Amino acid sequence: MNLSEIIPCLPKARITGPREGELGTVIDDSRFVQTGSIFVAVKGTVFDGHKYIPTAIAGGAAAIVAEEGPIDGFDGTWIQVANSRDALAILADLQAGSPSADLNLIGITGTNGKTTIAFLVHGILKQVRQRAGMIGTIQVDDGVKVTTSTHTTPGAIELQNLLGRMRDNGCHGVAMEVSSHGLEQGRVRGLNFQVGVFTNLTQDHLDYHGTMDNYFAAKKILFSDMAAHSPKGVGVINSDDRYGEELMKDFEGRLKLVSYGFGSNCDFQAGRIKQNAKGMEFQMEAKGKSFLVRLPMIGRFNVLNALAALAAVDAIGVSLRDAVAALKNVTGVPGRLELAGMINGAAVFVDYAHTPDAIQNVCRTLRELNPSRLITVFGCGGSRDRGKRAPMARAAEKDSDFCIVTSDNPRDEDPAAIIADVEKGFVGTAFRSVPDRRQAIRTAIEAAKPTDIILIAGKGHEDYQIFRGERTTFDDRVEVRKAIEVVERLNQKESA
Ligand SMILES: CC(=O)N[C@H]1[C@@H](OP(=O)(O)OP(=O)(O)OC[C@H]2O[C@@H](n3ccc(=O)[nH]c3=O)[C@H](O)[C@@H]2O)O[C@H](CO)[C@@H](O)[C@@H]1O[C@H](C)C(=O)N[C@@H](C)C(=O)N[C@H](CCC(=O)O)C(=O)O
Ligand SMILES: Nc1ncnc2c1ncn2[C@@H]1O[C@H](COP(=O)(O)OP(=O)(O)OP(=O)(O)O)[C@@H](O)[C@H]1O
Ligand SMILES: N[C@H](CCC[C@H](N)C(=O)O)C(=O)O
Ligand SMILES: [Mg+2]
Repeated sequence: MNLSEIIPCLPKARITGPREGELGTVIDDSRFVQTGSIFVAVKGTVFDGHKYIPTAIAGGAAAIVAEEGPIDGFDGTWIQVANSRDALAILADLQAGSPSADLNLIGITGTNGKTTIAFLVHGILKQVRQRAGMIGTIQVDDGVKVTTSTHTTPGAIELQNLLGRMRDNGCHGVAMEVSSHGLEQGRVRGLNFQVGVFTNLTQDHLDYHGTMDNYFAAKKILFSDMAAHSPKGVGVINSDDRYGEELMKDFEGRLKLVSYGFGSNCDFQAGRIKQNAKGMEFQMEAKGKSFLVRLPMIGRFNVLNALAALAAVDAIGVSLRDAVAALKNVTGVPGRLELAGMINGAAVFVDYAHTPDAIQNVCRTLRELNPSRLITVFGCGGSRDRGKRAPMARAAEKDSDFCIVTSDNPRDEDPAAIIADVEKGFVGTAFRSVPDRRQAIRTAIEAAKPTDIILIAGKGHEDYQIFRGERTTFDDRVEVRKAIEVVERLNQKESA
């Protein structure tokens, strides 16, 4: 990029030094600076990038973008801005050639359901329009290659580069999860979203946002940015959710809005749900027509996720008939109500529920399958929202016959202290704590009797456990299969 292209994009910046000249790539991490780089100093949650400016200069940075004034002795270009995160987003977009302008970008936000909706949208688009991109918690698909994600919403540079690859690979649409951290930190600033989906808002991430009001304010950024920059954008909103209802009121007249839910006045409305262990069907009323929707997933909340996906693809011009036809062929989402195995005639499900609302929904869904008993194994993440621990216990015990509390990424906390926080939430006594997750899974599987259901909640697709900054390999689905093998062998020995 040339400085003469960059400078007009930051009209309020104070420039010192050369205003012309070819530069290298934009980077916000001093550890990756190369000769000619444009280093953007960002004040983060852990570090202040401004402290690393000397390292960036020593590494060869030719331009510095910072919220502070120039440091002595630097002969490159100093670009002083009011907000470095905004500048980073603008420069990342410029560097990638504004790819979001050429893509049908569908952003999905809310506490729960983002990954599921992203998979549904992506699954529909791939069938109807061949090439589609996806960005989210589990994986990134650039239209050609699928890779494992590190974040739900990547940082601005990685994100723009990814969108650039999607555009070059001929993706017709992109399903993208937009986290509240991503919105708050400006990772998606300046993107041209055609559609913004809002799923719901319930307690999570209060360690970061502090209050539900701040958390909601972060989610709203997706829609206020759309109202300001994407005049043709459509907000697809779950109006059964009280925060969704508030969003509808807030953005009426500022954004085209489409509501979805079970409520009778929703634009995309679902009813008459029939469910068995393999999937469900329901009747959807939308655009003056009635559709029979079949979905190879279970749970009332997945009806909402399907409605959101259908409303989102409709908003980018996909025929609803084609989308409904495609939906019945989508594959399940890894680690979301995934049937991990059977033991003694009992089904063992792995799910990613890690909030009070999610765990309540999943337990209720499994209870609707009429098991003799529902045994729920779960834990709570360490160094994250502590306030959700006791409510998760309360939510889990409502529809479970027995709960086993265990560890789920204790991070920098003492696993016993996390478990003690969880235990405070139980009203009854039908629980026990087994801190070692492998042992907890084994305990549940040993207890299984025919027609019981066992739920292992919280880690879903994750293939690791984080203890004190160290990641060790751990996958609930693998552990379930191993425990089943051991228990079956023991059963065979006993019966021999
Ligand atoms: C709390 C948080 O969200 N942190 C994220 C954030 O970091 P940050 O901006 O606060 O940066 P920082 O680490 O304080 O550093 C500040 C600046 O100094 C720079 N630096 C730092 C060190 C150095 O030697 N040199 C240097 O230049 C850094 O590159 C950065 O630009 O931005 C970084 C880049 O985008 C992220 O990698 C980082 O994710 C951390 C690792 C993380 O765990 N984030 C989680 C909580 C998260 O973002 N989760 C959401 C999903 C939540 C959900 O499920 O809904 C997600 O979108 O993934
Ligand atoms: N629409 C929904 N409403 C409430 N709970 C849901 C909904 N969809 C999924 N869930 C529950 O929440 C869990 C997480 O779902 P999903 O991964 O789709 O959400 P997410 O928003 O991407 O979460 P994260 O922010 O952690 O990535 C699921 O395993 C399920 O238990
Ligand atoms: N995206 C969620 C993941 C939580 C998953 C759970 N396994 C945990 O580690 O708490 C978060 O960052 O809070
Ligand atoms: Mg997700």
